[in-house]
Amino acid sequence: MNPLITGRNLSKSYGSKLALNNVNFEIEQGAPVALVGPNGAGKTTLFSLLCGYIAPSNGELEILGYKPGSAALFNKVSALPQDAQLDPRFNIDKQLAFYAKLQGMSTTQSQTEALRVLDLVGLREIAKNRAGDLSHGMRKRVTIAQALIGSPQIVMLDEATAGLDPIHAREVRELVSTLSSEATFILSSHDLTELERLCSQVLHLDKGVLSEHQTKVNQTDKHFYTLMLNEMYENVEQQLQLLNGVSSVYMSQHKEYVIEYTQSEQALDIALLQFCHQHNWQYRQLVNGHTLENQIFKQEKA
Ligand SMILES: Nc1ncnc2c1ncn2[C@@H]1O[C@H](COP(=O)(O)OP(=O)(O)OP(=O)(O)O)[C@@H](O)[C@H]1O
Repeated sequence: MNPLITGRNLSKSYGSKLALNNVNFEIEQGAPVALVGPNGAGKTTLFSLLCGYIAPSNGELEILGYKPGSAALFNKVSALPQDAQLDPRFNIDKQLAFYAKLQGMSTTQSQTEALRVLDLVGLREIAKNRAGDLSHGMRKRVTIAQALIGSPQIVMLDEATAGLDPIHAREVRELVSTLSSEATFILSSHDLTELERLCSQVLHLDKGVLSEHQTKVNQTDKHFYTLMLNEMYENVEQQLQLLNGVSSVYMSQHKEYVIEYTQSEQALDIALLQFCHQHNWQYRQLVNGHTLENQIFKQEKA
């Protein structure tokens, strides 16, 4: 299958500032894709290039075989900027129908479309509410509904959970996961751990340089566990080394240990949890494989 999006030797400079440096990537149709990186990494620049708002200084970018911004992509790609706002004075269904009309739908089609996308985000019952009367989380879901008008193949959400409390942020992530059969989502975020479970492909930008990671590969990496403890305990590394099948242990960050083991050891996860229990270690999480954060960190240090 052809990739949905291809970037080849893509660079973008603003004057003497190189914001994207020879970036190469492919995005396939399917599970959501994460675009992550610290402040100033180049996420907005890549996002803006994908939307066709700005042109690359060098290299090529193709979406469904076309240049971003091409008329052929109209209704196929949608983007939700981080600061997308609804007009607080108007009913939700009217606003969504208005955007559907802008996409060329008739009055009747646009009204039906407004209700369809509200259904998708589980908010049909608030169709007649004014945006100003909704919670922040609900407004975010309505803006995601807006991005789904016209059934685009690709939906780009910039910092979709920024400013939301953890419960609403989780609701948005679950929503994106549920809607993954409708469109391929590209989500940008500062927070790697937030998108790690949701996305199978992670594009990690730092200082304009891209590294790509497949989280599915990470999940099937059977040679490592990452154990996150609630507190610092004494001699954790030395003690974990004593377990059958463990070949090495290192502390990847504060209270977090990466445990390498021989593949023949089948039930090490159970043994690890029993070991924590016996030693009275409170654990927060046991991850099968390296966390993505550790993968990226290790690669950057290498
Ligand atoms: N219009 C511009 N003119 C000059 N420099 C710019 C412009 N836009 C971005 N930059 C610079 O390019 C680099 C990448 O910026 P960009 O906004 O793409 O990063 P980002 O990852 O989106 O950051 P943030 O998470 O803070 O939004 C930064 O060093 C930024 O200062």
